[in-house]
Amino acid sequence: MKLKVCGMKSAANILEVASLLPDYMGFIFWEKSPRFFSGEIPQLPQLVKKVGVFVDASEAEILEKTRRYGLHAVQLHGNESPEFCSQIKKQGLSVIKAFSVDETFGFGILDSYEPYCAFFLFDTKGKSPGGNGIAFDWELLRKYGLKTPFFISGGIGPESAKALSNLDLPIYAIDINSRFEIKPGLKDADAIKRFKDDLK
Ligand SMILES: O=C(O)c1ccccc1N[C@@H]1O[C@H](COP(=O)(O)O)[C@@H](O)[C@H]1O
Repeated sequence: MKLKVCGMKSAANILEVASLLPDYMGFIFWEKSPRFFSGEIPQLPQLVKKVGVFVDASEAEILEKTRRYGLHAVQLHGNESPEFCSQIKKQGLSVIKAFSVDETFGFGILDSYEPYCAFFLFDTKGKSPGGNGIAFDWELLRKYGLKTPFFISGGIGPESAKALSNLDLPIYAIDINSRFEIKPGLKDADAIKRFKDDLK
């Protein structure tokens, strides 16, 4: 399973976490987040892909941030439509479309997104569009029947590695964020290292 560490902020912490070689590192470009990123991203190891996280941002903003930061993929974490995802894909970008899941989530909505998304990401439905720190019932993902690979996120913590490894679901990647923080945006590299080792 691949690993994404999201919500990075300071250069020193970015480099510390990048040295663990997560597959993806996420930078949040939503101003209301305590993890809002506005600095410079230091040079990362080539194996670590940079993901920009956006919430109902304009196409122009997504393109500007993609070019400025050399993003490898964009995670659309708001109410972006399939048409919007299509526009972003046409610009040559890899789209990770996030969906907020609870027991009422209708997986049928994904059909219209599938042609335009490289990945889906399933997060917990909560007060904020993301970063709520609460897990959803992963058993709900048994209703997922499409081919697009997916990330699982939402309240994944240090204790979740064993359960996720034993889950008989085709998870492409695990996305960790607020449950691995010393304070918003500052990640606990030791806890991430232990989690990464436990996932194997
Ligand atoms: O972390 C945030 O502040 C955030 C804000 C707006 C959109 C997405 C955000 N983070 C993403 O939320 C999920 C779940 O995070 P958590 O583990 O529950 O803290 C994760 O994919 C982050 O990329």
